[in-house]
Amino acid sequence: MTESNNNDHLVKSDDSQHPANLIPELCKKFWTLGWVTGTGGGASIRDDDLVYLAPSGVQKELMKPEDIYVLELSKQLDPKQRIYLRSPPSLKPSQCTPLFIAAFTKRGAGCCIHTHSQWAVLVTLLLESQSNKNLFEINNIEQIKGFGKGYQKQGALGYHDTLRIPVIENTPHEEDLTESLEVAMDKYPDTYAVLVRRHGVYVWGETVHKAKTQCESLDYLFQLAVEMKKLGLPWLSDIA
Ligand SMILES: CSC[C@@H](O)[C@@H](O)C(=O)COP(=O)(O)O
Ligand SMILES: [Zn+2]
Repeated sequence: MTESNNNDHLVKSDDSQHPANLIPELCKKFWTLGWVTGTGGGASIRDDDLVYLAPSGVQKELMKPEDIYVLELSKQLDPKQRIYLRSPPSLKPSQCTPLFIAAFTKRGAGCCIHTHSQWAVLVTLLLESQSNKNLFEINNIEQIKGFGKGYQKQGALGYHDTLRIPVIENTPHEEDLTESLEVAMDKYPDTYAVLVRRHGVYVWGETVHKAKTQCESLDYLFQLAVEMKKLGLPWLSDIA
């Protein structure tokens, strides 16, 4: 494909905040946290109607802006015929694409992050043996204040509020998670994240800043929850 018909200008910018520069930069940081190692996980950014995505199966921490895919959100009505405005040669788009698109279309998110964090996976394993195995709940921890109240709501959760993150079952192919992710979004309209059992977590936010800080807060809470479980401490308490 030539430069003119592949829209390479969409991923070339001197602005460090341009999505094509930010995705590789963020993934480099996420790799150091163990969130996107071994090619798993990733991130996508929406700028108005344009969605920026990573390729599939690449070392996410080594990506360059020229590796980024771009698509127009409003023109992706048939998922089987996804049209990319810009495609890097010899690569395939991330298998997480339909899940990222769900966060953008159903929640108006500006950024969605997918991690394979071991803390997220461990929380889903700990829940597996519990009666309510499809919901992670925690309260009375300061870091809960790092979350917004929910979709189209102003303000943040309070210290005494209960943070609820739904859990969906994993599937052999990433794209087959889309339907259950959308069902979980409908059932928990205010959630900013969905855990995937034995796999990881999808976290979104209105902006890159919010998606990143919510993902960090969540990972902190997942790690804390695992350590609390080891010490026999409950995730929910009735301190008022
Ligand atoms: C270690 S392979 C992981 C993939 O199957 C998938 O779960 C994932 O998160 C990344 O998919 P990708 O298509 O590389 O963006
Ligand atoms: Zn994954």
